[in-house]
Amino acid sequence: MSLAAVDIPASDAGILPDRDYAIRADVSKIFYGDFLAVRDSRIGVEKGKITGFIGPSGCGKSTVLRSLNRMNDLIPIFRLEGTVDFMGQDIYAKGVDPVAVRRYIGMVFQQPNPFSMSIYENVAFGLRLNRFKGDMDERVQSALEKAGLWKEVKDKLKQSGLALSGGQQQRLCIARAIATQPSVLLMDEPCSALDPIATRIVEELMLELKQDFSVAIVTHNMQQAVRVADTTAFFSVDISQGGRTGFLVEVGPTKQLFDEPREKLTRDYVSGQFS
Ligand SMILES: Nc1ncnc2c1ncn2[C@@H]1O[C@H](COP(=O)(O)OP(=O)(O)OP(=O)(O)O)[C@@H](O)[C@H]1O
Repeated sequence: MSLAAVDIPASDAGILPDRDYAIRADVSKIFYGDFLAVRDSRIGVEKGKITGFIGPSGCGKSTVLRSLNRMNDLIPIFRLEGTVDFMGQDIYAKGVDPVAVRRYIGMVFQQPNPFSMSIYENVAFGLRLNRFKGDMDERVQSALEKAGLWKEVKDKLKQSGLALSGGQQQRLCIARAIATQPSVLLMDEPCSALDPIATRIVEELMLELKQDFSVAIVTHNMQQAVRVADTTAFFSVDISQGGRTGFLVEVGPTKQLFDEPREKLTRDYVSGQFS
């Protein structure tokens, strides 16, 4: 698989524990204009696992997540120093097409954002964009099944996606994201706009999705990280230089990060003593 017309040499991230990663990011600095938003964050998305990003507001969780599929390129003042290695290729290398990157690394956002079109067309959207030539009906059904929505919508595929409930809309967005069969699914607080029942359904879905995809999720909710994440990364904010710069404090198996964190900053945060 190539992300560009010419093959790009593999970057040598070589920085994370010896695990099987779909993505290995070595983020030295991320700027919005002159503002240093994130520094020194080496983070991996393990294959077939869920990696959770937690930390206080403004620590850069979403910024780092969105850097993993070049979604931040849409912000003109965004600038990244570092590498994001995806299956042996640095997605920020010259010649890489960000649209191709997003075909392999899909994204689900905080607010369910179905397009103003039918349920069917929402799911088919990315496939049409990628000039999919196969059996569209079969692919749409399969994506809706994987998103746990097929039984609820199979008799109303021509109805607007906007007519669904919030939780159903989010599962529709998940179906849309997985229809193109990406390798990685990035989820930016996917449950924060949902009620507790819809949240639980989406959490159960995530646990099923990791059989087919490598997942990274930003969450404000520490209990959610405990419930779904195999590995958790804790970010904090450095105010020592007068700014507010996010950085990765530690990453580890979720149980260890919550029960026996290595760093005091993590311990204070997970025990609720962070201010
Ligand atoms: N488009 C942008 N332009 C300028 N600054 C931005 C932009 N997006 C984020 N920032 C800044 O970057 C920093 C990190 O923001 P980010 O949203 O990544 O943090 P977060 O940890 O996800 O926060 P939250 O939990 O509140 O969503 C913040 O100081 C934020 O104000």
